[in-house]
Amino acid sequence: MAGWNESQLRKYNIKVDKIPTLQYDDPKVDSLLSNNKPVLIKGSKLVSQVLKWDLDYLAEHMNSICCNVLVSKNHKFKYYDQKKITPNMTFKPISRPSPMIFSEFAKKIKDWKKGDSRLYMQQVLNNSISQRIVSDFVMFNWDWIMSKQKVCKWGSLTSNLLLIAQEGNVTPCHYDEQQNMFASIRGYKRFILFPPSEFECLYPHPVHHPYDRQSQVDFDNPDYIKFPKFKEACGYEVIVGPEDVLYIPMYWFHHVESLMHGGCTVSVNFWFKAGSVEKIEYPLLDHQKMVIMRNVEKMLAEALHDPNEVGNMLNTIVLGRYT
Ligand SMILES: CC1(C)c2ccccc2-c2ccc(C[C@@H](CC(=O)O)C(=O)C(=O)O)cc21
Ligand SMILES: [Zn+2]
Repeated sequence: MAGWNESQLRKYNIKVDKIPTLQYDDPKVDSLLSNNKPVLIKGSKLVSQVLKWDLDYLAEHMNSICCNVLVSKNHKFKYYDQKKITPNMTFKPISRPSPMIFSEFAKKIKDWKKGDSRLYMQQVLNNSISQRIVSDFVMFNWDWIMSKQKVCKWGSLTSNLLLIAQEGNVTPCHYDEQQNMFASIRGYKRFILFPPSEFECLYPHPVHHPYDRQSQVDFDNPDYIKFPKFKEACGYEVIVGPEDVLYIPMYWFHHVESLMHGGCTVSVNFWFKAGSVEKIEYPLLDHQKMVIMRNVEKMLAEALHDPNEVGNMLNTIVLGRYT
């Protein structure tokens, strides 16, 4: 009894494989985590003390807290870095931040009708939230998650984001530079993950673009002329349900959607810094090559004193010489 069905998934033309699903005490979990391989972990009880975190409960205890809410004209919430928007740039994001107090957010969700802008709350969980939420938060299974952090030699926990999405919301394909243990509290989310080796098929924006780390490909309407290799992209798909924990390795691309007609989803992610010392061995790992490419783009922008010059110089170096 899955609690969801295929009709709730958006239709994409992407080849996908499965992600292993293991019990939290299966020794294979630690070897997958330590090898930066995604795995869906069952039975960890990481967030089992907060399954009561539904919209009403959270509204009752977060009522007048001002929260980070994103508003989008369509179902996609493409993250962008404000700091990378330069004055002479015409950048028109589809989703934009619209801070509001929790009770307003909850009301807008309840009164939402087709055609209205969609909302997505992502709020850093810290002790500034209400006492009750903090007392719930401390009841996460911290022993377990910290034991994973240790066995994988991850860096420090940087943040927990509380995520409340409307049914059907999509976070388009992107990668993050941190290790991520993603816990679902309510509802079902579909993840399509791509390893760093699929970089050439996903065409991430330039590092200096506000959409840095996000794929340029619109999964709803891929431009196969501009992005021909997207046809060859091979992903991994998994549905994350209540109490499941999905490990998203750093630098792995992921597309995330809250299932349609499934009601709101409530999730919490645990972002950890990468391990401090990463011993360099050859051949290099694919995510290490992504770090090198990022550094080349950054160094060229620095040397040229203009990020818009980076593409021209890279073409000058490569066209007719390396291609
Ligand atoms: C799109 C959104 C709301 C956003 C807008 C502006 C700034 C940041 C973010 C941000 C960060 C994380 C997520 C959670 C998750 C995707 C998902 O669950 O939807 C994910 O990608 C991850 O856990 O790594 C979602 C968002
Ligand atoms: Zn992410």
